[in-house]
Amino acid sequence: MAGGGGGGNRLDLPVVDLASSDPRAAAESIRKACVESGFFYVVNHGVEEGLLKRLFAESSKFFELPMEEKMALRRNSNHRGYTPPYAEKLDPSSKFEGDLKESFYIGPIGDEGLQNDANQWPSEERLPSWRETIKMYHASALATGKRILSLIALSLNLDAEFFENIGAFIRPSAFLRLLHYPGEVDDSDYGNYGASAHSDYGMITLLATDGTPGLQICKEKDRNPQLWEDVHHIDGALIVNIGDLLERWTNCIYRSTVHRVVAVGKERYSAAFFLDPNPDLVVQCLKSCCSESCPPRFLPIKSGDYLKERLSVTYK
Ligand SMILES: O=C(O)CCC(=O)C(=O)O
Ligand SMILES: [Fe+2]
Repeated sequence: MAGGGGGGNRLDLPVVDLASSDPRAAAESIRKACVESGFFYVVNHGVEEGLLKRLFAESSKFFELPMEEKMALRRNSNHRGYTPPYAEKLDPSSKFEGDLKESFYIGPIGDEGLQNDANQWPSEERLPSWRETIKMYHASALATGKRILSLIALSLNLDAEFFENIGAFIRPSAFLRLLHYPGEVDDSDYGNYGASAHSDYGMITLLATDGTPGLQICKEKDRNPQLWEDVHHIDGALIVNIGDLLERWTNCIYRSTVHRVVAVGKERYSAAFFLDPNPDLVVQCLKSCCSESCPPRFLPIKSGDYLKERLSVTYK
C-alpha cells in the first residue's frame, strides 16, 4: 500500500441493464442510485468488449512513450492532449504538488477532413491504430451515454427525449480522458492520491477501468470524519456517475458525489468519458425539482461557463 487513505468500506451499487425490456424499472433503479450515491453500474451497454480491450491497449502504448514525445502533445488551450503527473490537482486543497496520474484528453471529434478537430493525435507512424480506436470508443461511449441520459430523463418523470429536445446534444461537449496511475511511488508522495477528491463537472461520466482497485466515493463530504467507500470492479460493467450539472438541474436531488483514486501500489489504467451538454445550453432547476418551500439552490448558468470555471481551478 503506497499510502493515500487506505481501503474504504465496500459498497453495493445497483447494476442497471441497458437492454432491459422494462425501461421504467431501469429508470426507477437509476433514480434510487442517483438519490442515494450518484453512482451505479451499467451492463449490456453496447460498448463491445473487444473495443474496450483495444482502447486499453492503445492507452498503454501511448503512456509508455518517452516523456518528451508525450510532452510534445501537451494539453492545448482547447483542453486536448497530454497532462503529466503532478500537473493537475483535482482537489485544490491537497497539500501535494499535484495528483500522481498522467492523462490524455480527447474532445469532440471533428469532421473526417479534421478541419474542425482541435484534438492532438500521436503520429500514425508511431501509433498506427490509435486514432481509429479512440474515435470508435468515443462514438460508442457517446451513444451509450445518450441512452443512459434518456433513462435518467425518464427517472425524473420527463420525456425520454428531454435532453435531446432542449439541445444538450447539438454539439455535446464529450471528452474522453485516458488515465494512467503509477504503481510504486516515492516516499515523498506518501499519502498523495492517484486522483484527489473531486466531483465531476458535467452531466454524466462513464468510467471503464482495468479492474485495479483504487476508486472510492464519499457520500457525505461534510461528515466528520469522512467515510470513503470502495467502488469495486464488475467485469463487463461500466461505472456511471452523476456530475455537477445534473445536480444543479435536479436541485441536489441527484447527487454529484465526491470521489478519488487512492494509490494501491499497483499500476492502474482507466478511461473516463465525460458527457456534457452543448456549451451554450443554460442549466437551470427543473420545475419538478423545486417549489415554494424548496426554491432553486443555484442560479441558471451556461454549461460552458460552469465547466470553464471548474477547470480553471484544477490546473496550475
Ligand atoms: O480513474 C478513475 O477511476 C476515476 C477518474 C476520475 O474520477 C476522473 O477522471 O474524473
Ligand atoms: Fe471523476
